[in-house]
Amino acid sequence: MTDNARFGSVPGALPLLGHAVQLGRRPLDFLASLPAHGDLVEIRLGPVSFHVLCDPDLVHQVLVDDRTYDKGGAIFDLVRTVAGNGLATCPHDDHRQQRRLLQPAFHRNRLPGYAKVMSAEVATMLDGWSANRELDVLVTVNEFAASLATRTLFAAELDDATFEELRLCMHTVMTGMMRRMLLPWSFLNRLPTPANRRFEQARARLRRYVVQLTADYRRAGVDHGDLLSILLAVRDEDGRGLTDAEIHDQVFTFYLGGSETTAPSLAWSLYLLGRNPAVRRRLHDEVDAVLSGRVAEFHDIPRLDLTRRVIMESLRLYPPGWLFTRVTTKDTELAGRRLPAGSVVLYSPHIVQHRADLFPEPERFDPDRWLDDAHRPARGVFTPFGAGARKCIGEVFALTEATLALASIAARWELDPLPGARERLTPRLTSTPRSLPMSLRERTSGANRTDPTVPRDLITRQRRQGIHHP
Ligand code: HEM
Repeated sequence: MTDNARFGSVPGALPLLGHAVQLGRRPLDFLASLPAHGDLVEIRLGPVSFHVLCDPDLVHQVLVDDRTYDKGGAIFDLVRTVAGNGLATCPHDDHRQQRRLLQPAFHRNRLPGYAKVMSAEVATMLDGWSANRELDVLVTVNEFAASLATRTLFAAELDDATFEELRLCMHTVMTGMMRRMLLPWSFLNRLPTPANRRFEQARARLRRYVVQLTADYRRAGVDHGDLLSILLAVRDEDGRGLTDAEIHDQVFTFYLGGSETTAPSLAWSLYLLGRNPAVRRRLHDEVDAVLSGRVAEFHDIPRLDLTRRVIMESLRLYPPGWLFTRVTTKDTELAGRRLPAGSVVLYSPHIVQHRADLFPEPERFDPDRWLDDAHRPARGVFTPFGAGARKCIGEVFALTEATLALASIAARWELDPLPGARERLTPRLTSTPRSLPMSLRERTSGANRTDPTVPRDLITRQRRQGIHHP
């Protein structure tokens, strides 16, 4: 496909704003419309021009050539204002070394330990649900993911007030970053408006927390078995460890990566199941057979096949990371188009994952698309976790978390979208529904509700003392 790739430009750009209004108002519809104009298309956001990849071969070509197409552009510059030079935002020159140092934190032998924390957090979340009531599911899965990200990063217990403040600061920063992306005139961000002040205060507060926690950990010198302990322990070939500033950047990177992506993927899965009762019934059969009403654990995962496919299909329909940029480090050519050094290339998994020629009836929620491993999508077709050297380091962690949470929820609860409730996407750094009001009904069939696998006393102990991974 790459040899014959077509270049096109997209109609409808407004003076000064370009396509920012279309992208801001109906982001997913706008993106899905782009392949009609070419395999590589040009759009404008404010004064900045972007080349958007609409063809899987071009996506693959760009993602695997991270020397020519390096991290950069408005989105990464914004994330850098919070996550500094962490693994997700650092340039190619720093990346190999950082990835080598951090990979042990995601080694598969650590997963059973993380999964224990996940099951305990799922049990805590479900404890807060009571029968026959309405709930904004988005709020509870956001809290769950933020809580899990915090507890896997810092095993040492944070008090509830600190935890809540941390979460609110993160929310303010994420919302501020999205606004800045859509209005990329930096002088506007320096004006002393209330929104800019809130953003700066939240950013400074988050920095203070992390610096304080790092100092506490260094002083105590104890391995808590969490990510912060790993960051403090890593050494390069010359025996050099990470500085406080480097630790700060990685902590933010993992917090952003860990909480802002898994929550929407779980929320969309629940939304899609609510809209598709036939699939939900099959999922209930699966979890009844495997879990009998208890919270899912790591060893259950191989038997939760439909659960896995529901998550894959929801990542296809609603990939949480919906916009990524790359910047060309030298003059190059793509789809027959000359791109001078410094050109911004944009990819969105949403575009290719909604192409009807690649996924028939692309808007239909059909987990059975993923039944046959032999028909795995070709390169560049399914990229919710990216591809190449910069592929998500937390992919298996995230899939484990989503599988344990979704199966445990389905084992005990049936969730229905409230009549009249419609999915509305909030254009933030990740794609998330604006809210997800659902009614909850406790299930009774085939399940022993009084015997959760993760014992209550264990959960209470873990929350009081901090979680210690094996
Ligand atoms: C459903 C959940 C998740 C999704 C959809 C997701 C998606 C992605 C994507 C698309 C990228 C590549 C970005 C690019 O190409 O520019 C990425 C990178 C990354 N993700 Fe995730 N992610 C998820 C969960 C996580 C979790 C749980 C963590 C950490 C605990 C994490 C940490 C990272 C990091 C550190 C990178 C940068 C990797 C590198 O450049 O070497 N992600 N993620």
